[in-house]
Amino acid sequence: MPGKLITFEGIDGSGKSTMLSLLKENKDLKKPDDGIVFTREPTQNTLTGKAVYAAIENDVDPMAELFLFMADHAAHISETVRPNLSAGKIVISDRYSDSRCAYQGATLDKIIPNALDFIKNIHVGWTIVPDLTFLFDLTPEDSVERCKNRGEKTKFEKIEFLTQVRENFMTIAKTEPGRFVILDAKRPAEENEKIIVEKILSIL
Ligand SMILES: Nc1ncnc2c1ncn2[C@@H]1O[C@H](COP(=O)(O)OP(=O)(O)O)[C@@H](O)[C@H]1O
Ligand SMILES: Cc1cn([C@H]2C[C@H](O)[C@@H](COP(=O)(O)OP(=O)(O)O)O2)c(=O)[nH]c1=O
Repeated sequence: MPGKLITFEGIDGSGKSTMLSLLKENKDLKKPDDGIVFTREPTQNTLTGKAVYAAIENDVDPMAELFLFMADHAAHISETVRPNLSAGKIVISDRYSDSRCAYQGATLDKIIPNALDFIKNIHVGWTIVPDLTFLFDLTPEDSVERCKNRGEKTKFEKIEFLTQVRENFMTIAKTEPGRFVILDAKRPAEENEKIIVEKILSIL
């Protein structure tokens, strides 16, 4: 693929959206024909994205929920990720496959054996693996504290659940150290921004 795919991952409230807003304004990344496309999962205002949000606002069977997220991922790849990478663009996604492995790896834990590996495996052969992934690491306690001030809550914003999700993210990062940059999400956003911009420029 001629372009580059960069993903941002981490538990709720770890600062991904804040960082992406900073990056959109970052002068060093704003060269005239860089062609950066910002996107996200779950996708917004799409049939599959709406199905995902309906599922996470309700009690849906966890396996059914996984496959709704998978359907949204497939649509995201075919409609946004692949066409832009083929056109040589840099695609930056707020959440991507690792969120599925980490979150649904936790919702499906004790329901199916080796949930995290199962989810990883159902991506193989058709997904597009990111060139680079920034993982914002935050304690679940800090996450819940930060999310307190946000309007809508998801069923995922609970300390015990987020502890497992955080562990899953770390497990995935350890198996692919070349792809991951782990950031301390408690540091000032501007400090992390510097690290991120340097790293992105180094792979272009
Ligand atoms: N580096 C940081 N230090 C302290 N607070 C932060 C930092 N980054 C983001 N926040 C705050 O934490 C909250 C959640 O951030 P947000 O970017 O929405 O997280 P996410 O997109 O990962 O869910 C917001 O109130 C935001 O202002
Ligand atoms: C992409 C994805 C998100 N999620 C979860 C993470 C969030 O709690 C929720 C909604 O995602 P999002 O709207 O990105 O929430 P936030 O802005 O708090 O990061 O869906 C999964 O469980 N699996 C997935 O594959």
